[in-house]
Amino acid sequence: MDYKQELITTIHDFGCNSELLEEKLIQLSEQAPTAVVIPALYEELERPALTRIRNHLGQCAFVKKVVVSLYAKTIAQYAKAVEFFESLPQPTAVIWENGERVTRILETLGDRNLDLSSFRGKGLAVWLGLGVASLDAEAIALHDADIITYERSYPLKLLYPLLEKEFGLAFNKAYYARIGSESRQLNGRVMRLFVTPLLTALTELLGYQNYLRYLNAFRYPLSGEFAMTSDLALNIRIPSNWGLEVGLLAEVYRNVAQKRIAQIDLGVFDHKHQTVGSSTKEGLQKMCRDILRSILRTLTETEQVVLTREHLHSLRIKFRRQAQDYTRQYFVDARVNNLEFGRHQEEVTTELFEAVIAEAGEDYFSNPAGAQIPDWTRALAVMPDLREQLRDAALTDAAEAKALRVVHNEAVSPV
Ligand SMILES: O=C(O)[C@H](O)COP(=O)(O)O
Repeated sequence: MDYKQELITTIHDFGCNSELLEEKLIQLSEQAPTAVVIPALYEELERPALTRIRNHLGQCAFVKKVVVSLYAKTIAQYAKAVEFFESLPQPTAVIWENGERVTRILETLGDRNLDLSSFRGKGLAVWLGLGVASLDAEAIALHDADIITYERSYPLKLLYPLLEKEFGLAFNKAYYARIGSESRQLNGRVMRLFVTPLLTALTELLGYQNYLRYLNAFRYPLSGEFAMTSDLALNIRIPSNWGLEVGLLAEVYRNVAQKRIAQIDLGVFDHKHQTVGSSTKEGLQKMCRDILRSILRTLTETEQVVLTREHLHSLRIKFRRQAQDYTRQYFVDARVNNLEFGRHQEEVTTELFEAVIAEAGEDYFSNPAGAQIPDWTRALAVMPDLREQLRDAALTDAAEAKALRVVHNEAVSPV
């Protein structure tokens, strides 16, 4: 625990009184409504994490609306999701992001020359969710559906600083230590073994760059839990690849004064873990590749840094040395805290991540533009009632799903 502040505002947890904050936020949210957006795959409904999230969210009187952007293969899956979230006391919209109605609406947008058909995955889910949530909410928190340690203090801590007007904040991001809840293992592999040494190596290589200093100020730039004002949500472009979190920080960097950006301590955190992957096309290796590509692109866009192949070569060498140093430090930290730590496995992962640098560099040279979904204000210029159309599609889809359920229940249990 420390008091460190750097560039953006860090909100530490010095034993903050959640009950008091909750009372305040309940009051504030009467005037300035809040929403929580959760991008989710149908499969996540079958894991305990989402049940825990739903149960805690149900107790959050300060959350006025819940928006779930769901990827479901069939209407039956979608119907199960609607039923799953029915117990929430808040008005809840379950957007079937790949369902027929939403697809048709997005096609109409395409007919008007705003083609979103190449975007899918979490990026599109986040974009849809933010749009629909911004209809009712002034502040929106977003988080993944796989958080094992979820508490109602998460949305509370993310949203409260945005609603306290005298703070003047527009964006608030979570930070934490990722530690295995069962295995007591030091997690956050991409954060610790890729992003941290990478940022140090890039700073050594390129000298002072404000964007690197900004990224370094975040204690967990990869966290998928953050909150922003609706105004900001409508004005940023959402990245559509696995570099979403870092790409979003780049958008915040471009759009928001640093004094309006904060991060908040959520303590110890655990989520579902992905594999490292067998190539740079999958798993954590793919994540690293998209992250580096996003960072390189932003350095060129905002700091006018022109990168060459020689830079990438030196970056790899510097990265290796930094990663070795950090691994040794993590080992000591883990040992003293009695955490599991596979030193050899860490070195192997670091080597795989290092090899990603060359490929991400080639991605950057061949296509420096990257893939970002146009911001909402642009979409609204093309179709002013797009958000209402999407909300209505979610309502109609949900009503249809419920009707199906009734028919199905009557068929299996005739009176
Ligand atoms: O934040 C990270 O580093 C990646 O999401 C991987 O996390 P994990 O090692 O906790 O699975």
